[in-house]
Amino acid sequence: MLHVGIIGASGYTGVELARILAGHPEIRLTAATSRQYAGKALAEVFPNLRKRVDIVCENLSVEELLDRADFFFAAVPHKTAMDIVPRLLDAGKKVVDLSADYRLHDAATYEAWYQPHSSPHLLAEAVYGLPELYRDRIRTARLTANPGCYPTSVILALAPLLRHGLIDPATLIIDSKSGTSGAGRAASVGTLFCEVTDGFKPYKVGGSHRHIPEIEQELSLAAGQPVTVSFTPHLLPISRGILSTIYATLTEQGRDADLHALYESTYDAEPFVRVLPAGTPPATQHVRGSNCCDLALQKDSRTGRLIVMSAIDNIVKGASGQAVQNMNLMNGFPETTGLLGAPFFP
Ligand SMILES: NC(=O)C1=CN([C@@H]2O[C@H](COP(=O)(O)OP(=O)(O)OC[C@H]3O[C@@H](n4cnc5c(N)ncnc54)[C@H](OP(=O)(O)O)[C@@H]3O)[C@@H](O)[C@H]2O)C=CC1
Ligand SMILES: CC(=O)N[C@@H](CCC(=O)OP(=O)(O)O)C(=O)O
Repeated sequence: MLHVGIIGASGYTGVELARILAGHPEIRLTAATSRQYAGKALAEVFPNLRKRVDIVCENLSVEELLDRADFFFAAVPHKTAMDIVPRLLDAGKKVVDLSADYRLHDAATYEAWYQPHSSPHLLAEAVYGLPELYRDRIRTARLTANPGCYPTSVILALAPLLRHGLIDPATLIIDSKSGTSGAGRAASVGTLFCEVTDGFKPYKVGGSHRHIPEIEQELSLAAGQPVTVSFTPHLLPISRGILSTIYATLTEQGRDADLHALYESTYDAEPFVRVLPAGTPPATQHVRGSNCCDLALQKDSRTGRLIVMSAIDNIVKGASGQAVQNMNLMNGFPETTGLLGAPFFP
């Protein structure tokens, strides 16, 4: 049994990790940290976990955590994980970090979008935790940087097209919509019921969202040339789900290609990526609660553009489910262990 700790167990990704791990036969949850709920059972904080998760939240220092588990999920805010992760690695632990702190390979880019990095030497070692792209490297990683939720939905949608030169990489327009759990559980005016319900709005318009460098890093690697994108996130009045609608101009080769067949062959063996039949758009309701990413493509022959659509559950494939997928790979467990539950519907 692998002994596992969740650092930041009282956040939305933390509780989702605990929920998924409750059905995982190869692990035992031996530590769950929270400062504000220290001393309370996690199942008292989150009643959905009653009779499924039997652990008490503790406010443990990194040093105290070392004796408690061999594998850790860091589910704390970005800019905070970098204070914790290096000390876990130094003690020989393996880590999946759900924050953005180790996702960017270039320290200057991280520092331009976040803050000075206190362990830039780990950026070269950390593996970007998108199994569909980096499975073999994740298997041997000590530190996996779990992707952001929007980047997961976008990169899975675009990588095959860029790899094969089927769209013009200078023409990418990404319109993504997220449920409010993407903003985390900490109280903020922007996610109050009255601010979100019965409405729909963009935010961080004009290239200021911090997922842009992460999306551009991975799309550039897929294209083999620098890619810049227009990315506009929107806040949906739902709790879970991301739907990305992406527009790109087809190259001549792309106009003639059978893109649906390309996607089917690219993702055929992937347990969590589902390419939908032509004419069937994806929906957040059809991936909710699951580690699935649903993809669909539609050529618009009138404009010469392609429309790619992608739906995930932001807390599962966009965070905790993907993190467990990475843990499975890093520990030699079957990759799908604990993750094969079908989406909830309705
Ligand atoms: N929500 C989502 O859809 C996604 C989130 N992520 C990333 O995952 C990470 C966690 O996100 P999420 O669960 O939504 O966030 P929440 O705000 O819901 O939870 C954050 C957790 O971290 C703990 N925490 C906060 N500050 C500190 C600190 N300084 N030291 C130690 N613990 C701290 C909190 O507990 P307490 O205050 O009690 O200690 C809480 O358990 C973030 O980096 C986020 O960017 C990634 C993809 C998607
Ligand atoms: C709706 C909402 O607020 N979403 C968050 C993204 C959450 C996420 O996945 O981002 P990180 O993992 O990089 O923190 C945002 O726009 O900042």
